[in-house]
Amino acid sequence: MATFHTETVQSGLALSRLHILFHSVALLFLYYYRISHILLEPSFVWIFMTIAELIFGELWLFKQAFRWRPVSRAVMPEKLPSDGKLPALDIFVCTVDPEKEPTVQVMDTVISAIAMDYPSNKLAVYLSDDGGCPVTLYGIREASRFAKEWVPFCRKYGINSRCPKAFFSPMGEDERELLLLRNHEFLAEQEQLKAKYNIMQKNIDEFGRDPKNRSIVFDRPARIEIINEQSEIPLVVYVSRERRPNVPHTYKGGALNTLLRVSGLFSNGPYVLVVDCDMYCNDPSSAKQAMCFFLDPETSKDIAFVQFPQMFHNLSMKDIYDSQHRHAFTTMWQGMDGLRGPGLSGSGNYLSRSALIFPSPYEKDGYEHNAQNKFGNSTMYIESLKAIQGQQTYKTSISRNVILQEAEAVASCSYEIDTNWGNEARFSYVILLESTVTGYLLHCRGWRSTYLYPKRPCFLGCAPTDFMEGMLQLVKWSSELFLLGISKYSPFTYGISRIPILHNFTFCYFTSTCQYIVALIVYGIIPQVCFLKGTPVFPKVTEPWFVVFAILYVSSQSQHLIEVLYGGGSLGTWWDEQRIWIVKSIVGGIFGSILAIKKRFGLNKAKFILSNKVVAKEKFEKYEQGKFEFEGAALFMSPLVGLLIVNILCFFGGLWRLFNVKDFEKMSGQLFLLGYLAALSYPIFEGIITMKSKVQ
Ligand SMILES: O=c1ccn([C@@H]2O[C@H](COP(=O)(O)OP(=O)(O)O[C@H]3O[C@H](CO)[C@@H](O)[C@H](O)[C@H]3O)[C@@H](O)[C@H]2O)c(=O)[nH]1
Ligand SMILES: [Mn+2]
Repeated sequence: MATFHTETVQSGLALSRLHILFHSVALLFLYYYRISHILLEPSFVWIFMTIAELIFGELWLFKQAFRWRPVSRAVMPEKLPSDGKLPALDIFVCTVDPEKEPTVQVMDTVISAIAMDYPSNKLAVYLSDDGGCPVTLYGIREASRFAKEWVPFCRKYGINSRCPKAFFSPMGEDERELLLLRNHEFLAEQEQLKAKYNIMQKNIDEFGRDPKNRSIVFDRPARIEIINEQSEIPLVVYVSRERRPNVPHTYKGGALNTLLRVSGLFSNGPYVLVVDCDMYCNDPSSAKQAMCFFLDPETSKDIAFVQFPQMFHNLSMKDIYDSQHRHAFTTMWQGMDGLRGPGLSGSGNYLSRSALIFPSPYEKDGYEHNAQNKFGNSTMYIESLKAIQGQQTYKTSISRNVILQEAEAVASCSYEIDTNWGNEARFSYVILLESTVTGYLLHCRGWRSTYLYPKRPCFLGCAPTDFMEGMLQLVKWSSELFLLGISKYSPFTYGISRIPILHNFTFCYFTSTCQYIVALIVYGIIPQVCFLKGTPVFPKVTEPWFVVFAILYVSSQSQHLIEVLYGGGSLGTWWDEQRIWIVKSIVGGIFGSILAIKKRFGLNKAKFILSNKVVAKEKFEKYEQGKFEFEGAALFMSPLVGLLIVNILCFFGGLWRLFNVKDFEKMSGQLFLLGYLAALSYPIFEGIITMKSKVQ
């Protein structure tokens, strides 16, 4: 039994496994029907339909791994050892571009990290500035100054919303009012802090007004600065690694690896929290919650990371684009958690430094041999690894200036050349989704992970609420996952011998989602054209075989419906998710695989598309109303529009034919499919029409 946490296997397990069996049998019937038909009278239409259904079946099968043993977890931080006995923790925040990531917003994240409920002398906050922008350095100085007053204030009143922006916004109103009732001095203090916060924001904005201060410097030396080292608040360090036009930049993975080394020299906390610059800490107790796994005698040995869900503060009730990724952060991650643990999502994850450093949970001395080849030539950094391994306590008697100098050396862009950094080790650069691949490779090396989904979201970020931004992010993800699938680390070849089969299925699923596009194009064209021509592609409604198709449709739809309702969603969510799933599978599938193939053949340079965290007001309003807004996304929409037109034309043309010929029996399967798609895509149609009228 674990001491600090509990695991609950979700109810209805037997039922859902029975359903898996039932659905599989139905699938086998369908394949039997198709293949025996093809053998009797071969036709292209049937061959294509069969291929599509095989793909749907394959991906469905992989997906069942997520349903095999979903668990949810609870923690008991009150049982943890006293503050004095807690291990040190380093927090990494990454940012690049003040244009897309407003500095004030980044500083909210930094302040919320500094204000984490954790002993100050055990906490260090590192901000990586990949843009090398003066405004970011200026911003963190201001933020650290403000934090010196903000942190004591939060501690005094036991405030939960420690991101100042959130606290002073309507979101923090309940908490403010409660505190007001309890304390007389609170009001005055709060007003004072609010004024100081406003001044901080104003200063940063003013400083950033000069374009010179907020533009990215592409050619620059490393710059590391200790922003705060007084003990009332945690250590705060600004890190801008060296960047040269002719040396690969390695993006966020590179930034994290640099932080790993730099922080190793300064604070060397055995645990590390990574947050994106827009993902502020919404619950100061998340660190202690995570420690419940790392410090538990039973689970401490092989847990590499504790993942919290990525949740967002800027979603509307309807969330038509499913920007929250509901399915991923509820069903999928909890399903993986019951196997060997969720994937790494890149933000809101606590990692164990030793998992990143050592080859496996059972082989913790990998650094001793060939240390320089593996870790680069900084002996000071290699020394720091001994502390992680528990061989000796790390000496901090070296003078600050010497450490600073060494830190700049390990933050140089040539440091990793001819070393292990970024391959399978530390944060990996195998694909641009450093988080996904790093988590996957950790699992390949035998580490576990764990997922915690508490009631109060621990981290809140900014999701793309603009269709175009969402699609850019989607294409980035699909193309990179596709590349992982065909790389030497593919779950089909590499993972299969290293990860237990069911868990590996989940990774197979992630890297195969581009395949949906083939199935969707077939299902979006063939039944339609055949409907127009009067050729049936499904069995007659009176034939027993029709039941097989009907069962499969109802079975998968009700599986989805139950999942949505179970997670507190509504019928509307269920309906809307089907639409956006098709849209995303088509856009992600086509543009993701094209981009992946181009990258694979070197036609397209690998480039990290940074998500924009500022949304135009007008677009946001439309999103809030639950209306599709395709502005700027004409290219991404084109295949979808094509399929939509085919569907509509064939639907009405076919109906005309149907009423004349009256062969309902033969055509009812297709009639249903086309009608369903037409109803589902109606809001998209609306979006396209309003987009057109604006252009004119
Ligand atoms: O060269 C770069 C590019 C990005 N970033 C930072 O990386 C984070 C994530 O970038 P973003 O554009 O917001 O990516 P998203 O697609 O929104 O993020 C998801 O996908 C990424 C790729 O896997 C993960 O890194 C993120 O944690 C995850 O939230 C941000 O803080 C950026 O500032 C850098 O530090 N250096
Ligand atoms: Mn993001």
